[in-house]
Amino acid sequence: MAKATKQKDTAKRVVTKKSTAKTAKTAKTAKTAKTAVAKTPKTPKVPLPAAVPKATRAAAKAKLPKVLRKAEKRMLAPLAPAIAGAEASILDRLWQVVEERRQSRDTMTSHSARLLARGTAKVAQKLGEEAVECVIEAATGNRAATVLESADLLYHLMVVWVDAGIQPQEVWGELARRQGISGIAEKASRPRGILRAAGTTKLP
Ligand SMILES: N=c1c2ncn([C@@H]3O[C@H](COP(=O)(O)OP(=O)(O)OP(=O)(O)O)[C@@H](O)[C@H]3O)c2ncn1[C@@H]1O[C@H](COP(=O)(O)O)[C@@H](O)[C@H]1O
Repeated sequence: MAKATKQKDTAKRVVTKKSTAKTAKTAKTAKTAKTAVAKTPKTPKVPLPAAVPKATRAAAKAKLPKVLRKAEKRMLAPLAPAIAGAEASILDRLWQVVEERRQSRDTMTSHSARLLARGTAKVAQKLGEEAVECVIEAATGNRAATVLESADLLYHLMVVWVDAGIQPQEVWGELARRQGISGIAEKASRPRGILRAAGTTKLP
């Protein structure tokens, strides 16, 4: 009987020792994870222009109240980054769908077909409207609404391309051609009058 109690006692001690080791391991892992989070490089701070008044500088440096920091974190969080198929090639697929809607001419069920049926001027006007809405949200710092308006803008850009018979590959090709060329150097190298020759009304 005494032997059994001793055995039970030893087993209990082994379990306690094991669980202590486990707890220590967990604590160590948590500590390592905490260190890893702490080691994540911070976003470099952009210096404020010299013209910014003293009071504004102080306000920028001051620590925000917790409730505001929480709200800011929520605003800065990506809207829905983890949706399957949410990558740049979605534009190719969207263009394809809009092109199919153009061919179907089904104005009863398709918004794209309906918009395309209203003609080039309306299609272009809608792109302009969506661009302005996106600009307003971006300028007022409304991050979530800027994401939504950006999606509207890209959709209406696809409708413009379909209406104009432009394949996404043509635009991707132009972007690829520009890669590595500084915008400032490119503008400086433009021959005078090229905009007029290209038939654009955009001011140089
Ligand atoms: N991404 C979009 C998308 N974004 C916005 N919209 C529509 O665009 C319209 C914009 O509304 P507005 O009030 O600004 O414009 P409007 O109704 O034309 O009004 P007016 O300017 O004429 O007054 C809304 O009806 C939105 O639903 C879109 N419609 C379609 N798509 C995509 O296109 C695919 C094909 O859609 P359908 O052509 O409708 O089958 C869909 O599966 C989506 O993937």
